[in-house]
Amino acid sequence: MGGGSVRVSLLQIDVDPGEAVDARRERVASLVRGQAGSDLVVLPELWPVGAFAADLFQPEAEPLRGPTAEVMSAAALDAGVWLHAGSIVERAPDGALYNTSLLFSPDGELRATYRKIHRFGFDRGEAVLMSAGDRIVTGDVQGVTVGLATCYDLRFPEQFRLLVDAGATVLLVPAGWPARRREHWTLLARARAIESQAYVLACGTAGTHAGVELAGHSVVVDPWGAVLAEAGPGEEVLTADLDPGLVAKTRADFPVLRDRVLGLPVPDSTG
Ligand SMILES: NC(=O)CCC(=O)C(=O)O
Repeated sequence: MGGGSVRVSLLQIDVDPGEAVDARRERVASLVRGQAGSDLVVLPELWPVGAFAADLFQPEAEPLRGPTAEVMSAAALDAGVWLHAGSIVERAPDGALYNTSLLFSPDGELRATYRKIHRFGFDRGEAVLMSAGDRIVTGDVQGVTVGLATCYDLRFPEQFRLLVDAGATVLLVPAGWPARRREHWTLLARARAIESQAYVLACGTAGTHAGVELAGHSVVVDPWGAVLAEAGPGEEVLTADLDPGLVAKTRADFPVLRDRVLGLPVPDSTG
């Protein structure tokens, strides 16, 4: 991925509660296999169960190298692509649940895992059923440093600053974002791209599950904040070509990251 243009495919999956989890895994694996020729394929957050299907989190939780990882590893190998397989409900060895995303290389190896740091739901759903990750994670995709974040993380710019500091030039954001906050989704994806001067690949789900209509509208945003490709509301494969040199060029031509002021003192609330 270090040389010429990089073809990315975002698979915006319709999470239909009428489809069994195993059947969806097989269906998504064939979609991934159909992306041979892409360099990097990205799936959404918690597509096996649905990001809002809290009732399924316990029963469908799986170990890191469980059924989803097995099927996705084989699909990445067959297609010969880098695969960000979205996220799964991970059951850790101590029994805790995490919203964990998985990055596979074209030889089917699990190269990076990221446990979602900011859990959504306030006092319900993921926020109470899952544990929080506590590590900033990047991966090396053939010489390109990708930064991993998941859905609600998009609202926390400080996490993206840390990813930029860790060298990320492409930010991968699988999501299950509701239709009623679709404007936030698109705006935040563009904001994170502009402030990070990095590509943002934001891949959401489609359909309705657990009474929540999902936004779809996955987007690929360039380091200037321009939307290169945007999906509609339904299941769709969204493809775009990235220029790996554009991040360095944008940062050199308009060097705002150089002007950051760090370590300012916080005012004393006692006045
Ligand atoms: N799955 C999520 O993290 C949903 C986030 C969301 O709905 C929001 O930030 O708004």
